[in-house]
Amino acid sequence: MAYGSFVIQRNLDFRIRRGEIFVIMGDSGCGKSTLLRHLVGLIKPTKGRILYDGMDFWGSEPADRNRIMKRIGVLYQSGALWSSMTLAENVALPLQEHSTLSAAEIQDMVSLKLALVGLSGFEEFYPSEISGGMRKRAGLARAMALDPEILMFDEPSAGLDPINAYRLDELILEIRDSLGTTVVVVTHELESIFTIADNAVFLDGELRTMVAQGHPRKLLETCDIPKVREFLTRGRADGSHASSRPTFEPPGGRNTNAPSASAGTLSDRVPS
Ligand SMILES: Nc1ncnc2c1ncn2[C@@H]1O[C@H](COP(=O)(O)OP(=O)(O)OP(=O)(O)O)[C@@H](O)[C@H]1O
Repeated sequence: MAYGSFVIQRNLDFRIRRGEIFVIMGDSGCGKSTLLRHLVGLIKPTKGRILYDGMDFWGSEPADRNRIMKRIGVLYQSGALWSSMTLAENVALPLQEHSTLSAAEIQDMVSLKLALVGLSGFEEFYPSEISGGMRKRAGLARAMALDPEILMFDEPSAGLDPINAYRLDELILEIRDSLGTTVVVVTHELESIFTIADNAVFLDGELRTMVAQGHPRKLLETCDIPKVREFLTRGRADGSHASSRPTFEPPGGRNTNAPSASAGTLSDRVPS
């Protein structure tokens, strides 16, 4: 991956499995967001290939590339909602542009997606009238409008307080468990990484390549690369990771790939 002659990362080789939560981690400026932009199909890699279900993205016809891109929903750091539109109008936009649904069907879909993220009743609110955490969830509802098979998040908890960051992580887990969505997350938030990741890669900004891959807890136990250890322990000598999160865990723990038995609807689980 490069911007002109400025190489960001090279020799990246990893696989994201269907239905897993895959985290891209690394030091600041190492190229996490750049990698995400490549995975979304916005930037062409200078070398190598990106395969979706074995299909070479950049080796495909533009129509096939479009089809792949429609399977991907993205939530950017800012939530990127249109401030002049209500939440309902924001969520409706991708449906109006990329689906053949009628106005009534779009309205139903909008209500459904907002309910999924715990925002029923907020359809007519403007982004400026709701909290940062709710804006993130509204952005997520919009990213999910076209029922993506893959959801990508760039620093989802940026700007959120620990409680709202925790709720967003819970929501990401619920979406994966209930809908089977594959999730790719760029984050350097340790709590989030240990809460949601099934698999992760660590990009080194100095070596400009991927230096570790695996479940973060496994990496914590076994990886002896100083930079990765320092990142995962925040430099704590006892090798534990710092915890600033509320410690409540759902019965049975988290991160099973099985659908959550007590799930109900997503909105049941998400405080509004
Ligand atoms: N459009 C661009 N053109 C040129 N260089 C860019 C562009 N976008 C990012 N960069 C540079 O590429 C490098 C990687 O940036 P990127 O945003 O991908 O890193 P990151 O790991 O996501 O950083 P952070 O953790 O700080 O968000 C940085 O040096 C950045 O300045």
